[in-house]
Amino acid sequence: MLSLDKSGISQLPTHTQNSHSFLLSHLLLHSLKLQAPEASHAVPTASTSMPLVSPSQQLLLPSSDMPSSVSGNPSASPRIVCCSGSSPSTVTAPGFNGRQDSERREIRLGLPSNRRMVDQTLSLLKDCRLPVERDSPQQHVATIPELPNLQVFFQHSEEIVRNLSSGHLDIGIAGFDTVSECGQGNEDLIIVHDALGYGDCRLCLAIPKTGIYEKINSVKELAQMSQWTEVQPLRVATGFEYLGKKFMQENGLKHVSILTARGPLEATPAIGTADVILTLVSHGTILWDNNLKEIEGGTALESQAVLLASRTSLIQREDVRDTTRMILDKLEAHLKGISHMRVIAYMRGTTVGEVTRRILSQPSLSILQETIIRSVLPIYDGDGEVVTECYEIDSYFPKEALDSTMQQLRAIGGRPIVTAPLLGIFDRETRWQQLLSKLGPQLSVATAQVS
Ligand SMILES: Nc1ncnc2c1ncn2[C@@H]1O[C@H](COP(=O)(O)OP(=O)(O)OP(=O)(O)O)[C@@H](O)[C@H]1O
Ligand SMILES: O=P(O)(O)OC[C@H]1O[C@H](OP(=O)(O)OP(=O)(O)O)[C@H](O)[C@@H]1O
Repeated sequence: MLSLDKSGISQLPTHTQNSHSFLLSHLLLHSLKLQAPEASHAVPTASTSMPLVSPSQQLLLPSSDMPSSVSGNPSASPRIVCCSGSSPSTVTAPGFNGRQDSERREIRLGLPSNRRMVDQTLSLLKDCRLPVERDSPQQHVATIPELPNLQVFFQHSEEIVRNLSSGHLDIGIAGFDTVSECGQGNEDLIIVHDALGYGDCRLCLAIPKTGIYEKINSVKELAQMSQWTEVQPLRVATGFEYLGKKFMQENGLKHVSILTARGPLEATPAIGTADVILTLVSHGTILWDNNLKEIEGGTALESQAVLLASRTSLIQREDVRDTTRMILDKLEAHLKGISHMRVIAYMRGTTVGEVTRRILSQPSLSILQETIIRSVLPIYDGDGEVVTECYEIDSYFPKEALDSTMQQLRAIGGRPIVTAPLLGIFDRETRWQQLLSKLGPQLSVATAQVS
């Protein structure tokens, strides 16, 4: 935000201040900080607040926001459908009162061992200065030296969701797809960060390209086909029984038989064991190569890796709260850092207000965040009189806006313009605050009992 008070540069993040003053110490004659939210001078910034669960992920909102089960009858005790094996087994999670290891002292973090997730999970934590240490990739128990009281367990995503629900893990990472499928109905599972930036895929319905499906291009058209009857339902092969049923129901597909299956499903229509499949896709090439196509309205869920925690652990254990907060803070700082770029632009001007107005005149520059404008160098005429000043604009912006930002800074006289990558942006702890307010009443009761 921008304003015209002269209170120094204390609001810049520390690391930014240090590198900045080092870089420009020989130029700094006087500086003006622009930060108070004075409406007429404020450069609008992109919102930094994110919902705890993104709109596309409303499905999994914990507690009272939880949707009813497919049958429309949420059971009193949380139930988790475990989607392993050809027919899913159903277990009842112990839930809030059924924890089996309440005497445990260490904090447990579950990391996905899935082939597609493990490497990116480890690199993300390393980039956040939370490297996982283990003697070999085969070791399933590890540590993070920065978090001394924490034990890491490598497990399959489904196990992580299940163990968080039962209290055997406190914190975890898993794909949102697995959380939605295996954690449905469990109020003890909380999504702490809903977009860790990897493991992107979508759960989508794919149908054969040819035969009776040749002219079918949408779920609506599929639902209207006369072939599907009570006696001969549409057979859907999927590893996602709960989400599959829910999706079919929501899309008016009445005569459906969900066939739970594991592994590559693409061959099932060709073999004849299923008519269509509901599967995870990222590129779509495997579908295409197997004579299958996606159809309009066929995406049941968008997914990526998410950070999870056990509600019970967060409520009952201060050390779990502290560690979750630290992990969340580092993740948010890193993810925001890598998606933004720092910019320092220099331009001539007469006053901070005049430079501010020039910036405000450019619509694309509204994405500049936490902007500071200061005079760094007076420019003299031949008589030694100050005729104008050089101003420095120090800010950051989303990387994808690089071209428009450079164009518009140039258009208002910015030169040179220096850009630099950011390792982290430690901003307001919005997600943490949202999490605390979700835990709110239960947390107050628990902390009051302890004291
Ligand atoms: N194209 C994709 N297909 C399947 N899963 C994907 C895809 N892209 C990302 N993912 C994420 O990866 C997770 C599955 O990973 P992976 O396929 O390695 O598991 P797996 O086959 O069950 O395990 P493994 O192969 O290690 O036994 C999914 O739950 C999802 O969150
Ligand atoms: O979008 P694409 O890149 O084309 O990939 C999609 C395929 O990837 C997954 O299988 P995977 O290769 O992980 O094997 P698996 O099902 O045995 O885990 C998924 O089940 C699809 O078959």
